Amino acid sequence: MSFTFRVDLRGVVDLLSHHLYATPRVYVRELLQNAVDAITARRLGDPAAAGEIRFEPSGDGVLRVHDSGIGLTESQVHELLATIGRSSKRDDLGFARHEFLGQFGIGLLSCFMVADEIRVVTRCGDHPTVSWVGHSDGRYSVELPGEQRAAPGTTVTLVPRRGEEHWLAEATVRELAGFYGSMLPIGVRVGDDEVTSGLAPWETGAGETAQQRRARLFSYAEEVFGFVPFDVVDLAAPEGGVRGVAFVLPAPANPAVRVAHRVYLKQMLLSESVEGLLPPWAFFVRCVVDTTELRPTASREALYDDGLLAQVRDTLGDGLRGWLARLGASGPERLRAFLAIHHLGVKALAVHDDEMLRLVHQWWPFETNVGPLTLAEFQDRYGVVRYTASLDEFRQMAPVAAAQRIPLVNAGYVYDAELLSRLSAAVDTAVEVLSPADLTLRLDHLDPAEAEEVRPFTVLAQRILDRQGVEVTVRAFDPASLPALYLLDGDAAFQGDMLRARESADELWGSLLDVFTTGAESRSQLVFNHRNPLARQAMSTGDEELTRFAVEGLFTQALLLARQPMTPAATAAYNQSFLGLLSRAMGAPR
Ligand SMILES: Nc1ncnc2c1ncn2[C@@H]1O[C@H](COP(=O)(O)OP(=O)(O)OP(=O)(O)O)[C@@H](O)[C@H]1O
Repeated sequence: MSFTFRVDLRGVVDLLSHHLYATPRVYVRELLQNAVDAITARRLGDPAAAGEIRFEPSGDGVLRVHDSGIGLTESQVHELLATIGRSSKRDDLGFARHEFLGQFGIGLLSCFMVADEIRVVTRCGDHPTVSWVGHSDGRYSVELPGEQRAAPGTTVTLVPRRGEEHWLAEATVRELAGFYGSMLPIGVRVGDDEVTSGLAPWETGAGETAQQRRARLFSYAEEVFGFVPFDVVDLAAPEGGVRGVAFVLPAPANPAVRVAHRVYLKQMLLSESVEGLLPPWAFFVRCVVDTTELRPTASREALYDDGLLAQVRDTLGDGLRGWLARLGASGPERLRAFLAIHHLGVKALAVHDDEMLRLVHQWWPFETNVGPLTLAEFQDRYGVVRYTASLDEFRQMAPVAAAQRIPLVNAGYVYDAELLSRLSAAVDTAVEVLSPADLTLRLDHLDPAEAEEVRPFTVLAQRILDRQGVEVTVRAFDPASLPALYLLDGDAAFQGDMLRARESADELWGSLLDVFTTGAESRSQLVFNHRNPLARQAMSTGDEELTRFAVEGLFTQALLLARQPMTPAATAAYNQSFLGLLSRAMGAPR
């Protein structure tokens, strides 16, 4: 046995009218859309038919909307107005018909956000005029009034809901009709005033020069989005019937915040906050576009995320990429200014895109230990692009590497290491990572006699620092003013974090962490500098206690210079060393 769902109309009307839409403002959009569709339908049979839409607010708070559209017959009124979800704008197979804005058969219900009662008086051709009255509780009535409408078309009358009268007031209706309908190809009036302005922002007015158009678009961005753009980019994606412009933001945008765009559907404003129109990396622009092919969701706050939208996204992304490439070709100053604002977006793009990577290579100044340089400049001067993959490593190694005449790029900022690691795929260049271990290899070894001489010190220092998890070595390197160098490589840092977390974890969590800890094979290093007089003195005190204080003191100082956190063990070593040295310096109490 099969049954059909039973529906409580009050619930459905309430759901569709109040909960689907973000704001009551959209009732004007839905009325406009129905009027436009009705005129479009009429013109399908009579291309010369006049197209007029007029909002008529009245003193008693009631709003009337007249259109010269196709109207409805009595049976259509029963079928379409009185059936939720039934629309004349779908074909026999249920597909949205291309020429219409509507498709779901629910838009009129949005009027119940502001009205208790909706009246429709309509005439289709020479059929008798029909009157339909619908209430928000789901009741409706249909009559054939004696009085005929003077011409085919429809008048929708909204009787305000208590407390919502302001939505139907003349000033509000004028603002909303202009907001949603100013670009419609059909004249819209509120009272006697025309609210359609005709020219879409991306179009070119008759006799308008490129410069005038640019100035007009700049004013548009300022008025609509509240900023003077860095530049304007024309956009087109024919597969989605998309035309429009992108305004490049004049200030950095947060890449984590999804950018919302102003989207028109067949020249009627759908929403100001449509997301997903552009690829996520394009967070440096805001767009205003019109589409004839993309489909809106029922609430019309978003575009239906289907294959076509994905294709459009790619095409629009290509357009922006092309603009960036042209910017580089036309003038380095402009591109530098753009990168100074939006380098994060461009770098995000360059992670997957060789052309953008070449742009970064050519124009973006990286921090290096020989001053700020673009990768292209760095490559010209030093051949190999040698870099550190983390900020910490750069800070630790930059001065020492500079003293060894090893120019070094800091690739520790967001995306940089990824970009450097695939740089040679896009540009003909040699690229190398410089790890702390590599750097130690480049520091001079002591000659055999010196090495023999410092061996007792190395053994003692290693014993003292074992509990700190560091490996002790002695090398001779510049700058000679640096007594000891603390080098932490990425894996050692990770293992260190794991061990610290393991110490404070409970049984279960601790055993999970054990999976990641690999034991002590990867340790950080403390390299004593044989060229530094103080370090050399520490190596030959002949006083075990004093050596201990010196080793612990130099270790903690190197740790701080490398901007590493002080562990409890390091803090204890620091205290011991400082207090011990103080007490030695002041002599035994008398
Ligand atoms: N002004 C009008 N003139 C002629 N027919 C109309 C008018 N307004 C509504 N209709 C008819 O009523 C039907 C339902 O309208 P409604 O606005 O609820 O949905 P829709 O426009 O079909 O789709 P959507 O929910 O996407 O807006 C329409 O399909 C149309 O046939």
